[in-house]
Amino acid sequence: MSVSATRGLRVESVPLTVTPELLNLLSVDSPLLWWRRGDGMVGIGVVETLSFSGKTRIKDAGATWREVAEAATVSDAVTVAGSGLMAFGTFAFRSTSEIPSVLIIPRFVVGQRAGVTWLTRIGFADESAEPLTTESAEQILAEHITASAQLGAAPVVHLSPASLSEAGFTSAVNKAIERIDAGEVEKVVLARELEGTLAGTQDLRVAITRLAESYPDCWTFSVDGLFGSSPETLITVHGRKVTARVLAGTARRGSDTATDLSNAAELASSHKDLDEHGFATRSVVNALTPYAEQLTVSDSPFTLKLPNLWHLATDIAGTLASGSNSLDLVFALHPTAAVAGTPTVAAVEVIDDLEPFDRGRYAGPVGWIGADGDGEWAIALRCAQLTGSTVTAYAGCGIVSDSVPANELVETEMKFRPIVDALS
Ligand SMILES: C=C(O[C@H]1C=CC=C(C(=O)O)[C@@H]1O)C(=O)O
Repeated sequence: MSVSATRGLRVESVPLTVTPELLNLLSVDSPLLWWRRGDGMVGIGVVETLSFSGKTRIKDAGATWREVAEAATVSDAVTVAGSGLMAFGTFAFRSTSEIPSVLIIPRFVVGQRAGVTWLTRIGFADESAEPLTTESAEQILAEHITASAQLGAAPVVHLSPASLSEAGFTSAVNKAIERIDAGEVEKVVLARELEGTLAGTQDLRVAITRLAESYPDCWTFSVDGLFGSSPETLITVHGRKVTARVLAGTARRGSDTATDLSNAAELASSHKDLDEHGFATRSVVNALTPYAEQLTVSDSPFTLKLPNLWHLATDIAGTLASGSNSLDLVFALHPTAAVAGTPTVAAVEVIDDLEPFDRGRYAGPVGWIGADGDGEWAIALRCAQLTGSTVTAYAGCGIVSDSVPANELVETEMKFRPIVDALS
């Protein structure tokens, strides 16, 4: 059993009268962040890191989290999504990954949502502490700001192909198309990785802030060295309200308005992209059906504009069946056809055969869970993992029968853009 469940946590959240810029509060060592459109949460310090691996990693995390939440005493004077007990989480894409999946329970959280700012303090129930007040919370915040290291140099990381060259990737795409044409799978998502080195003087916080500022409509995250800005919501659960946003199908942005709109229109009517998208949407709807009632799915995919590209998108909403929490849904959904393919098991086998590297947490779920099981989870895309001083960035593409290998390579370049720019 985790220390947090055995000893029991004492959790207090109070509103703040000040509204600090969350991105200025990132810790220099292993920053913890979940952020979109100015709202989000920054974690400061760590109470416990819960680690999971193997096939049951998401289920185990869900079970452990229930124990931690049941053993916690929570005093929440804020009651918005994310206040009270919470943990940041990131899960490996594959059960065989060398990289652990983790839930990180922070010592403090500073959060902002819909105009409310709060601070949460998490400690063990057997430690003595004065009750948290707005005044003492603002003192804690002021001390953190004073103690925070000055921003270091902006990172300049040269990222280049590691285990898979560009030619190796297009050849893998060709092989994937052969396996699709042989009837083994209908769609498979193939990725490649780029690697570089972060110098000791370079500050990851600068890169994370750039991502948040450049991609305000995406989920910008930083959890255990995994950082990025993902446009794809795997699942959000707020009370009984469940939402997901499926993305699959990509086009480049145009250099002028007319080309830009024509690229979007072409994407919206491309059979190849609509096929690719259909697999992804159906996989999410099928996985959610046992867990959610009254599922609504937008009639046809819409084009979602991001600073670096266009995507085909479908929004899904529903009502959570009782007894489930956000990690149950994450377990049911992962991996969707947007990051694995269709049918899932066969597609993952093709990925194992054709990708000569461990995806780690790329394409896995990243987000947070609260004491009541509510949470927000994205698919970790447009991201990189910092391990020691090594930065590994990832990007992939859905391959269907009429995919063109050279175009898929270009698509990965577009998808690397957020990370490449943040590290340049
Ligand atoms: C696998 C990735 O993107 C997925 C999400 C949106 C569009 C996709 C596509 O068009 O291929 C991918 O399914 C990635 O960014 O690495």
